[in-house]
Amino acid sequence: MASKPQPAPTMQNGAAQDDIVIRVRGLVNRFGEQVVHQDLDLDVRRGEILGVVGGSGTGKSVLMRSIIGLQMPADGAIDVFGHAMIGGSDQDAEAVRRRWGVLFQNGALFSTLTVAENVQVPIREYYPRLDDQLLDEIASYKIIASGLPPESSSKFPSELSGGMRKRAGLARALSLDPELLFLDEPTAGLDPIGAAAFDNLIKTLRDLLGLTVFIITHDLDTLYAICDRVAVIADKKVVAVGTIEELVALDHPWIQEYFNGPRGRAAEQSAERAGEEGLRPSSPRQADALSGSDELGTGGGA
Ligand SMILES: Nc1ncnc2c1ncn2[C@@H]1O[C@H](COP(=O)(O)OP(=O)(O)OP(=O)(O)O)[C@@H](O)[C@H]1O
Repeated sequence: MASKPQPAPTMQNGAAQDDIVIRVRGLVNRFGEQVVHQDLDLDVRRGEILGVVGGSGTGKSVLMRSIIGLQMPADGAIDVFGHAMIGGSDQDAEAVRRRWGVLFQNGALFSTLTVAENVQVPIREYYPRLDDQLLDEIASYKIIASGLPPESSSKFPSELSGGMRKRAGLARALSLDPELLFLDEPTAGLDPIGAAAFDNLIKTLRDLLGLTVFIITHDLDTLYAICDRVAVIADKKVVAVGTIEELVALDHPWIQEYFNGPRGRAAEQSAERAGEEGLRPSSPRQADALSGSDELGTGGGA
C-alpha cells in the first residue's frame, strides 16, 4: 500500500506497456497567465474504469479535452493505443479517434435530431455509404444497449428526461463500437436511483464489451461502486492514483478531506453495509436502485 502521494503512475506500478491505453506525460495547459496543468502524468490501463477526481476547476475536463484532441496543450505527450496524439500523423490520430466514444456532461445531443439520428451522426461520418435501414438497425441496437426503450428512437432530446438524455448520449458514444469510453460527470443531475442504474450500466458495458473507461466524477458513490482506480488531480497534476483503499492511506490534505470527510465516510460505510448484505453492486445508492421501480434510471434531473 502506498504511503505518500505518487506523482507519476508508471508501468512500474504493475501494468505492462501493452496494457496502457492512455499515456500522458509532462502535460502542460495554460490559459493566458493561468496554469491549469504543469507536468501532469497519467496512465490508464486497458479494461479498467478509472475515476478522475479533484476540486472544482483543477482541470479534469481540460485533461479529457486534451486527450481527445479538443484542447491543444502547451507541452507534453499524449499517446492513445500507442499512437502519439500530438505531433504524430493526422491519419493515425484519426484512426485512433474512431476507437473511442465520448459522453459530454450535458449529453451534447443535437436538439433538432431524434435520438436515432443523433446516434447515427458518427456512423454516417465514418461510413457514409451505409444504407438507411442498416443505420436504423445499428441505432436501435445502441439505444436498447443503453437502456432506453425502443420507442425513444423517434423522440427529440427535449422530449426526454435528464436520465434518458444521458443514455441517449451514451448510445451515441457507443455508436462506433468503441474500445475506450470517456465520460464527463455522467451522473451529475441524476437522482440517486437513476445515478446508480447508470453506474450499473457502465460497469455492465465494460464487462460485456471489454471497454476501458475514463470517467470524470464528483460522485463518491460512483467511485466506490464501479471504479477500479481513482486518479486525483491537485496542484496542477495527478498527485496520486490507486484504489480507494490506497488513496485513503495517503496523507494528502485534499484526499483526506475528500475520502475521510463526512460524505466520503458515509459513502464508504454505505458501500460496506451493502456489501455485507450481499448486494451487488455494493453502493447503497445501487441497493436503492435494485429495489426501485425505475430500472432504466430514466427519472431525474437535468
Ligand atoms: N477555454 C478556456 N479558456 C479559458 N480558461 C479555461 C478554458 N477551459 C477551462 N478553463 C479554465 O481551466 C480551469 C480548469 O477547468 P476545468 O473545466 O478543466 O475544471 P474541472 O476540474 O473540470 O472543474 P469542475 O469540477 O468544476 O467541472 C478553470 O479555471 C477554467 O476556468
